[in-house]
Amino acid sequence: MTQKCKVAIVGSTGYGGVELIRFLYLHPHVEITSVISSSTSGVSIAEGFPHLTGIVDQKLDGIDIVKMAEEVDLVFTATPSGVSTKLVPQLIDAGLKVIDLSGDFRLTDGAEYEAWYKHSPAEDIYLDQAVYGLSEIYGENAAGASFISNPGCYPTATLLGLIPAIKAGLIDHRSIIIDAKSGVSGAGRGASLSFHYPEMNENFKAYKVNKHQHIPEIEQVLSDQAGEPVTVTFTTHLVPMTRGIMSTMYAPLKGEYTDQDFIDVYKQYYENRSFVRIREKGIWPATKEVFASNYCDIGFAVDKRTGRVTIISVIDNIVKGAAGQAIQNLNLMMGWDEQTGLNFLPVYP
Ligand SMILES: NC(=O)C1=CN([C@@H]2O[C@H](COP(=O)(O)OP(=O)(O)OC[C@H]3O[C@@H](n4cnc5c(N)ncnc54)[C@H](OP(=O)(O)O)[C@@H]3O)[C@@H](O)[C@H]2O)C=CC1
Ligand SMILES: CC(=O)N[C@@H](CCC(=O)OP(=O)(O)O)C(=O)O
Repeated sequence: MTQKCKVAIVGSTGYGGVELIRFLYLHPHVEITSVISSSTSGVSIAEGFPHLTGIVDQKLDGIDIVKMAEEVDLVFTATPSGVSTKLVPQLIDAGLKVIDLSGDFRLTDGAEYEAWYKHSPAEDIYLDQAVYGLSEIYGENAAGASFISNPGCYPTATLLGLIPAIKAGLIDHRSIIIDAKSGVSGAGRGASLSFHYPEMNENFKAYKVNKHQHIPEIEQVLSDQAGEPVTVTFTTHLVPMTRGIMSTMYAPLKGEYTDQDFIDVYKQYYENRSFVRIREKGIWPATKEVFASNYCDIGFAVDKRTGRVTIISVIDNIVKGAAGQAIQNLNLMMGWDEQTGLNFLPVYP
């Protein structure tokens, strides 16, 4: 029998971390060896998360790089941006494989990172080692990699929705507008006034307009795919729901294309990629239809009158936008079927 891959989760008490536990608990090739917290240790993780009672009730460990290097093969870092920049290099230097869920290693240019994230960047030698893990686009790079930088939640929904149309020359990539909305869990578990129930409930608000830290990540990948610099208009909104992202994208058509042309191009592009589902004409995706799953569902509406297409892409921000894609990346890294441990239907209703 082959040995299981032993993993530790740093940031296990956050939304991304606890979602990693939900999936990894059932993963046939993985053993969760250590659940780590920087603020609490020695108590069962189930004390803070009673839904884990009797199933995952390991004691929380502190951060001990030497112990991790002795006991585990790979570390998931589900830590806030600015934390991974310092932690991940220590893990890499200790010989550990790493999958980082934060934004700290997604941008190839440290100066860009500093400008948008307002933290000092990681050193170039570590930025250069990071493999950007947008699985359906760069999955081949993940095979055999030892350090993966997991994409952002908004970029995942947006890029999966735009890239096939750009690659096939269906849309003009020079004036794309992206209108994106997220459930509140996207902001993590930490409390703050903006996410306080009376501020959020029955409210719908735009935030970080033209300043969102995912703008350079989206532009970096679109520029790579288009072969020339691409800029986008990107506006994020907070929706009073727990999970889910909808990214609605508007782009000029480069010819007289129909909904069916988009459907055919996308189905071919994502052939054999089981986590992207293309909707038939007029059936646009909703966040509930991917809830708690690793799917990204995409639908189209060509408008002949304006010469534009509207592309609608939905994901669950904590799954395909974070923990699910991180596990998909683990599967690709290790040469396992990418669906391993992730093959669940969405929770509906
Ligand atoms: N939520 C989402 O939908 C998505 C999140 N992400 C990214 O994933 C990462 C985790 O997000 P999320 O789980 O939502 O965030 P949370 O705020 O819910 O959790 C982050 C966890 O990090 C731990 N932490 C805080 N400071 C430190 C530190 N100095 N050293 C080690 N651990 C620390 C905390 O746990 P403790 O105090 O126990 O150590 C905390 O529970 C973030 O970078 C986020 O931007 C990416 C895509 C989507
Ligand atoms: C709803 C909400 O607040 N979402 C967060 C997503 C943050 C995130 O995932 O940050 P990194 O991927 O850059 O680390 C935001 O918009 O900032």
